[in-house]
Amino acid sequence: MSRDYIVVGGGTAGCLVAGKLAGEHGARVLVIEAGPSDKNPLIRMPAGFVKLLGVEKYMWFYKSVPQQRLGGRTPIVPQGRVLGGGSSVNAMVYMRGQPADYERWAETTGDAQWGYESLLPYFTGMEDNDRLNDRFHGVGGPWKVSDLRHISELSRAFVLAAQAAGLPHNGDFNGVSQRGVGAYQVNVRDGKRCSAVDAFLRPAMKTGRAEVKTGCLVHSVIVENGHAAGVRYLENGTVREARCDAEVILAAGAIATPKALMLSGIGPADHLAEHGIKTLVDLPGVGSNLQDHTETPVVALCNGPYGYFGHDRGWRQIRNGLEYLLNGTGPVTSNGVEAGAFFDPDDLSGTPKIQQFCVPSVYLDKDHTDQKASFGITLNSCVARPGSRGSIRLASADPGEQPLIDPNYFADPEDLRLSIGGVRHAREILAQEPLRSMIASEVFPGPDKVSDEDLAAHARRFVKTVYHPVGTCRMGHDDDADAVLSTDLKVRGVERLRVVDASAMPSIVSGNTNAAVLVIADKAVEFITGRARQSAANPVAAPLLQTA
Ligand SMILES: Cc1cc2nc3c(=O)[nH]c(=O)nc-3n(C[C@H](O)[C@H](O)[C@H](O)COP(=O)(O)OP(=O)(O)OC[C@H]3O[C@@H](n4cnc5c(N)ncnc54)[C@H](O)[C@@H]3O)c2cc1C
Repeated sequence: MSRDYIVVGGGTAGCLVAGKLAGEHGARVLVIEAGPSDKNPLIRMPAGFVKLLGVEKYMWFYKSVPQQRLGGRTPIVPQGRVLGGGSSVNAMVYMRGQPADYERWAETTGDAQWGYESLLPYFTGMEDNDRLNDRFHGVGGPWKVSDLRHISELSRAFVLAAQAAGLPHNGDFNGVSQRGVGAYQVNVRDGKRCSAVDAFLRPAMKTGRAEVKTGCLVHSVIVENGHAAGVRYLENGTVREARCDAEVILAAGAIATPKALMLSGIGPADHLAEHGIKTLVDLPGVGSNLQDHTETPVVALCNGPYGYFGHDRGWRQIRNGLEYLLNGTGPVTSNGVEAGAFFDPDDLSGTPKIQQFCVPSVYLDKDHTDQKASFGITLNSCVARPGSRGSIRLASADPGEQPLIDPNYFADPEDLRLSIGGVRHAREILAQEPLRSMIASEVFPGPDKVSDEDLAAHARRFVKTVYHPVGTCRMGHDDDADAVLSTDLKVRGVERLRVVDASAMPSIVSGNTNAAVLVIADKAVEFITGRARQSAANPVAAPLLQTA
């Protein structure tokens, strides 16, 4: 069948790009996704997120190489492996980061259209917010943003206690200022997850112009006469080819996209030679500049049945399930990460450097299953703009093999120092009412761990990914030798090939990454078609400037 575009990876970015190209622009698009379809009802249920995190069918469990500064630990970096990608399995927290993050993009790329003021209409234009409609927010768009229908008493107590510990209440982390504490807004509507499939791809599939192949692993891009002509992919044990007339768009995420480029002969020539891959384009930046958010927990047990422990078993499960089915309300509508805070641990009035997540249960990585399950709370301190930089490299020329992922956690000592500051402030919050009266004891790091050395050892042992790898095919200006993409997301040195996903970010944003990926994809549609975005929403004009 002839088609205009092939989109590799049906994740957050892939769904938006494919949906808009086929829907609004009348193009014929093939999406090739390695994972299965998104039919599982757990994907729709917000609380299903926690269950899906452990399911191999829907997740890539990428294992990092031994981490030098974590005592040789090899933390897993889970990523979505299903139609919708991260947007089908993530925690649904709607967060953009700080305006300065995007100003940094504009500065490093030399392209003002990546600045926050230029991108704001893209955020608001796709948005359908159920509470906010102002300069920073829109209504009527396909991307649903809502207040949570159910918030546990532990999360409420966290929000109150954090105010007592010195943070202002913030009702909109994507508005005038990011600083403060409050409940998150989430990509949920009527108690159901809104994924990029729901918002962008499924409507376009009804036109018949968007074809979706699931369960097909793309191996490499077919490059002929200097341009991308299609892809090679594995379907039911057979390697096949798919071709297109206009462009190949790589949207396999920040780990798989650089891998696919390198397997296609596009990457650092010396590294490709190590694996016997012929270099078509020597692009040293492919796979470099890996950035990820990390979080360090403080875990405390409760002195009563607070939070969500046991809510997925026995009579509680039956009660919650019935409430959800009958009313669309209750704990099943919770994403399990209901509230959070943004602050600078060195100066609570300063620009936030930590995003803190309040999880109303004991929430630790797979590596730490020895902790007995019980009623508890976890305050995770995430370094908002980590300085550490890692890499993605090929383990071999075999497309079936996972790449070597080196997030290089804590390579920048400032990341460790800020993590320790986050842990100390989490303790401050736990010590304030009304949270204090709900806490029995701190289990990690443990009350006897007070020195910087103790807390550093705790961070090295427990630090984990926040699932936000970005930056591995970053865009940049023409004189930037390590930039993989031009600022319209074209791969340098190959015609008709773009990267449209989290890999394109020059630097990570100060918050969850999904919304930033969506605006990258929305911009990409403009670049690809040469036509301006169709605005769904009508943001209210007001001369307010967002600060941090
Ligand atoms: C568990 C988890 C929780 C998160 N929580 C939040 C949150 O609360 N809020 C937020 O804003 N962000 C969150 N994120 C991050 C956010 O979801 C990601 O930043 C976003 O999904 C990245 O989009 P992407 O398009 O770059 O890649 P993805 O959405 O990961 O999509 C890539 C797709 O490509 C497919 N693929 C990979 N390799 C191949 C191949 N070779 N061939 C074909 N297909 C391939 C994958 O299966 C996947 O479907 C979370 C992520 C995870 C994993």
